[in-house]
Amino acid sequence: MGERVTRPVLITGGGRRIGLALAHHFLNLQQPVIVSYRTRYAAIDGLERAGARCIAADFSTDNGILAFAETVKAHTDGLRAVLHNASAWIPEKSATSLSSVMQQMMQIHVNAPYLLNHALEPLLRGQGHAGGDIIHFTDYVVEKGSDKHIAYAASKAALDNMTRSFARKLAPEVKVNAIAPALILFNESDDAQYRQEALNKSLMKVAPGEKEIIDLVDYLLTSCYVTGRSFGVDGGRPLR
Ligand SMILES: NC(=O)C1=CN([C@@H]2O[C@H](COP(=O)(O)OP(=O)(O)OC[C@H]3O[C@@H](n4cnc5c(N)ncnc54)[C@H](OP(=O)(O)O)[C@@H]3O)[C@@H](O)[C@H]2O)C=CC1
Ligand SMILES: Nc1nc2c(c(=O)[nH]1)N=C([C@H](O)[C@@H](O)CO)CN2
Repeated sequence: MGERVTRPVLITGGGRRIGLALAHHFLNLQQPVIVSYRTRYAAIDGLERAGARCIAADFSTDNGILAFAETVKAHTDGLRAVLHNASAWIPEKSATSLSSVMQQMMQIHVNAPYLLNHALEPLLRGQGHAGGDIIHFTDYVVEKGSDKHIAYAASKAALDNMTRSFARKLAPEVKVNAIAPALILFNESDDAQYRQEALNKSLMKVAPGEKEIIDLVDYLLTSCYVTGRSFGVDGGRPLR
């Protein structure tokens, strides 16, 4: 009997923070991992030493997205899951051009998942009932909007909607769900005042770190039934 090959988990934006933590989590479980990275941080060297397949990819153009998909197909005949983590959090105030902000936000949060889900669908199928998974990383602001990240919130809302569309298209072989975080990790540039204000916006008043996301990803991948749903990881922020 041929040995059953364990299909890799694909994580976009695996070079830092949540994507990097997810990659190491799966590698530590002896789960094969493919990551996309845009900037080659030293962490990418570490992932390669740990056995990950790391593929340089810039999703700012459709050609970049499609070229990445073709490289993935050249390296594997199947995928256990696709985790759409790659993202940019761009506020309108930083913008020289509002059109550019909206274009960038829709490109990374809508075009990339949309084109990759279609291109990689055949690799996710063929594993039996609920054998494949797609997880979209959205955001709590899908529910409430954002006055400072309008284009970001709109693009994440589109990604949230695509969760239900792809769930309908790919069931029952492939489950498609979304994770909608609020504050998980601060950025290094966040000063003490910002951090305190951000902590006060939730009921739980902590920035929990990557494990909150990892544990939910693990649950979603073990489910044989949950699809088309979004899971808030938000410390009760909607109730404030
Ligand atoms: N951190 C948090 O508190 C929260 C996170 N989230 C969501 O969780 C996910 C992970 O968050 P976090 O780890 O903070 O994300 P980061 O913003 O720290 O990292 C996102 C990754 O996406 C990559 N990326 C951005 N633009 C492109 C592009 N055009 N092409 C290819 N790769 C790109 C980045 O590459 P590079 O390093 O080269 O820029 C980076 O590695 C995101 O989807 C985010 O929106 C939602 C709410 C809260
Ligand atoms: N791609 C990113 N998206 C988001 C980030 C981030 O660092 N990168 N951070 C946040 C904030 O933590 C926000 O949830 C709380 O202020 C949102 N999205």
